[in-house]
Amino acid sequence: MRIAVLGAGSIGCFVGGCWSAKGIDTVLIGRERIGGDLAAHGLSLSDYTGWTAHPEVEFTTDPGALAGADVIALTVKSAATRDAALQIARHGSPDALVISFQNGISNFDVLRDTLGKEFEVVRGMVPFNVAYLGEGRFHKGVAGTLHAEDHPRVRILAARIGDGPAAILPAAGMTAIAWGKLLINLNNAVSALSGLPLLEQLQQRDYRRVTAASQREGLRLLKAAGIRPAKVGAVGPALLPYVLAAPDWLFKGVFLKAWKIDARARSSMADDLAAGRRTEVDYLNGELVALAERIGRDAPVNRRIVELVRAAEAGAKPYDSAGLRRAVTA
Ligand SMILES: NC(=O)C1=CN([C@@H]2O[C@H](COP(=O)(O)OP(=O)(O)OC[C@H]3O[C@@H](n4cnc5c(N)ncnc54)[C@H](OP(=O)(O)O)[C@@H]3O)[C@@H](O)[C@H]2O)C=CC1
Ligand SMILES: CC(C)(CO)C(=O)C(=O)O
Repeated sequence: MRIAVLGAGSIGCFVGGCWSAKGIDTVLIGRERIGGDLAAHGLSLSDYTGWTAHPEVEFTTDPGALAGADVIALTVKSAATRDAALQIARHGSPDALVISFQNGISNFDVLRDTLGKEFEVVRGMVPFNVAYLGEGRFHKGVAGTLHAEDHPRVRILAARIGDGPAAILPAAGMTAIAWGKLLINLNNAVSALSGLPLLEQLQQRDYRRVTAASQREGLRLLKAAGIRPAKVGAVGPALLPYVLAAPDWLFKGVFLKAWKIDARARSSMADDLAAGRRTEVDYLNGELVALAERIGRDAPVNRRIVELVRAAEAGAKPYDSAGLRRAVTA
């Protein structure tokens, strides 16, 4: 089985590197910048348990390498989905199974609609954070197992990968899982607006209260729209806002310990802001704003958060926790 990872950034290099380390024929397709780092330093992988690996990887900037892949793992940011799908349509084999490991909901529709009926496309889900530490070093800073729609080829791939930091769990009901993951990803904007690593941000209750408010609004909208998000991780969707808004002694003493988030983990949106890139906020909080519009409701908390992230993309400074709470809930 040959795997092509399209979008060799934080997630793509980590999972593709882990699969190469397992002896699976994997090619990473990405940009010159990462290719240069890998050529100069090689690929170094690590995780929160102290696990490390230095696999040899095949890297290219040529989308022509999609040809001949049996599985194409899509790991570009949401806004890059359409262009990536056009490359898959042009170079990929229609026999290939395309798995989107992206966050978000409607980006998957863009992928499926652009590829049309000729390609089989399924959802995947990444529950953990990968930080790029520079010089070819990628670090998984949060516990969790990749999920992908239960499909015969996903099962074969999952069996070939076996265990390890990029193991895949074949799962039914991936759309519900994607909505459950979106509720968790509502913290991405808060983490990005805080300018702090994930652990430091989550240690401050006012930041968590903002996330909880956006989750509460999200849960109300999903219920009104008849969408049932699945449980992703240890806490079910309905309990998420209660857990996030819990007092520090409870949150830090129980939940933060169980989640195994290390000091190097950052949300992918914080990475985008730090690098001066456009974020995925339209595909996360913005997804709820769009849903509210479709069902004739409003989403004031998430709409405000989208505005603040837009301002941050344009250069606005990070917020302290009380300041962000005021800015969102005022
Ligand atoms: N990072 C994380 O910890 C997590 C990320 N995710 C999700 O995974 C997805 C990927 O995120 P992440 O890995 O952080 O993103 P990155 O930006 O780190 O990686 C994507 C890479 O793909 C490159 N790229 C974009 N389009 C193409 C293309 N057509 N051909 C080749 N390369 C391309 C990008 O280059 P350029 O920027 O120059 O376009 C970038 O280097 C997102 O949807 C994210 O939400 C989910 C869970 C955790
Ligand atoms: C794992 C998590 C939730 C970390 O914030 C994430 O999905 C991301 O960074 O995009």
